[in-house]
Parts: sequence; C-alpha cells; structure tokens
Amino acid sequence: MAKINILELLSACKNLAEESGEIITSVFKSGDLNVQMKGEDDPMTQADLLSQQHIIGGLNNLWSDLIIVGEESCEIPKTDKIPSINSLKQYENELEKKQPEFLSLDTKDLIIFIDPLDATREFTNGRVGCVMTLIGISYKGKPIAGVIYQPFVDADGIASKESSKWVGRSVWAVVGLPVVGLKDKRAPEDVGKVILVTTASHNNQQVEDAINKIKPDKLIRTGGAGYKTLMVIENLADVYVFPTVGTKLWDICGPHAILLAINGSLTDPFGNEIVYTNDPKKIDNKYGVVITIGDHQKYINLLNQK
Ligand SMILES: O=P(O)(O)O[C@H]1[C@H](O)[C@@H](O)[C@H](OP(=O)(O)O)[C@@H](O)[C@H]1O
Ligand SMILES: [Mg+2]
Ligand SMILES: [Mg+2]
Ligand SMILES: [Mg+2]
Repeated sequence: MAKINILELLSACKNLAEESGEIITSVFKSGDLNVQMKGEDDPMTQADLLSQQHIIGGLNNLWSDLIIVGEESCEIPKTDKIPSINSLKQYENELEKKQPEFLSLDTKDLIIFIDPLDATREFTNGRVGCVMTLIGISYKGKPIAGVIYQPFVDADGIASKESSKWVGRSVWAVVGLPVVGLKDKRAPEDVGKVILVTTASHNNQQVEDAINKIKPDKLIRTGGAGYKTLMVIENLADVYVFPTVGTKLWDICGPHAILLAINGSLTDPFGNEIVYTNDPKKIDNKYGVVITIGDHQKYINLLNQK
C-alpha cells in the first residue's frame, strides 16, 4: 500500500494551484474565455478547463493511484509538470509531534477535491476578486489539509482591477498545525457585530428565511463559495449561510480544512457533519452549508427555531 506524506502532497497542490493562477490570469487577459454552459446557470471557461488539467496532470505524475474528484468532466492530457514536494518540509518536526499519522497516510483513504476555478460566473463578468482555485485533501471522509489560491489579488489578498497588482496569494493549512500568514481583517467599527455573508446571485426563500432567523447586524451578499468561506476565515464575517442545494464538495473541502485549522466549523444547516466521498450521488451539499467562526451551535439553533 502506497503511503503519502501530507506535507509533500500539500506542497504539490500549492505549487499546482499557484501555477493554475497564472493560467487563469492569462486566459482572462487574452479576453478569449470560451464560455460554455454545462447547464442552466453553470458556466465553464477555458480557464476552468486548463486549470483542472494542469492540477490533475501534475498530481498524476507523482501519485498515479490518488483518488481525485475535479469539478470539470474532461480528459487529462499528459504533462511534463513535476510539482514541487518540498516547500513545506520545515513543518515536518512540528507535525510529527502533533499529527504523526499525517506523515504516512494510506493512499486509499485520501480523496483530493479540486475546484479549478471557483466563482466562474463572476470571472465571466469581470468581478475577479472572488475567483480562486480550491484544493482540499480529505482523509477517511474528513478534510485534513487545503489550499486556496487567489490570482487577482495583492500579497494581502486585496483584489485589484490593475493587472500589475496581481501578485496572487496562497492560503493553506494542515489541520493541527498553526496557520501561517492569516490576518484578522475585522474593521474596528464591526467588532461586536454579527456579520452574515451569503449568495449574491442564488437568492431564494430559504436564504431570506435564514437571514430573518439570524437577524445579523450587517448583511453581505457576494459571489463565490470559496470567497465567502475565506471571509469567515479572515473574520470579515461571522457566519456564511447557504441553506439549500447549490455548492458541491469541491467548493468546500479546501476552505473547510483551513477553517478547521483555526477552530471554525462547517456543517449542514441541521448541524450535521459533511462526509467527503467520491460517490457522485453524494457530491452535492444537498441541504446547504453553514460556516462559522465562533459559536456555531448558536447559529444552528437560530436556523432551526420554529
Ligand atoms: O466553481 P463554481 O461552479 O464557480 O462554484 C460556484 C458554487 O458552486 C456556487 O455555490 C456559488 O454560488 P454563489 O456565488 O451564489 O454562492 C458560485 O459562486 C460558485 O462558487
Ligand atoms: Mg462551475
Ligand atoms: Mg466552485
Ligand atoms: Mg469551479
């Protein structure tokens, strides 16, 4: 049975996500997005496709037996890319003390979830600040590591319309290790407020009901499942609620791992844990998601009050 070191796998994912960011920005700059509709309200562009091919092609070159679930249904052409596996080596001693089993994981228990471009709709509309590549690593059904790569931002994650500022930013974590480079971005005037973030473009009665039950001090509607989760991770929002079908496991696995690493929570609206599986019938988060930093149960109770 092949064994995998989580730091080597995450290093490869981070390297590939960062390079997929270059693919995404160059497709955007070319103006030739080649938008195809996979279904009603479900766009895919050339950037989604090339990003997924780059990431899976690179992983396949190192670990041919990895179970990978990518959003797009496409061929994976052979690539010369050999991802870097050593960029997180300095964390090995710390991980050995805290989660020694993560240094030697059975391949059969791992599933990698790839969203090669989250917020495609916003990408096609030029609202690129929400766009990110999401890679999550699950082990025995739970997220244990993940990387988010934002291509259209500066080093602090601030979105810009000027391409000269697109340095890009990775946020990554292994559950059990301290998270590097994250800031608490709560504005002083928002301290003590309840800030709820939800969909900008998939509003429905359940979303409205959830807002009315939580009664936030401040409501933010914006695009991207990854972007909204990152807002919770960076303390720009207390709770992200989307209480209906719409997101898939690849939208949440990577962000969920980062959230867990900072003691946040992600469940369905009834408080049930999400199980990460490659069963295609269970890829939808069919009851929706509730994502918090702080008192998760308080929001679950509010959402389930009669
Ligand atoms: O990777 P894509 O298809 O862009 O992912 C979607 C999500 O599936 C969807 O839930 C999000 O909707 P909202 O923005 O309304 O929350 C969408 O933005 C993308 O993240
Ligand atoms: Mg999509
Ligand atoms: Mg997505
Ligand atoms: Mg996507």
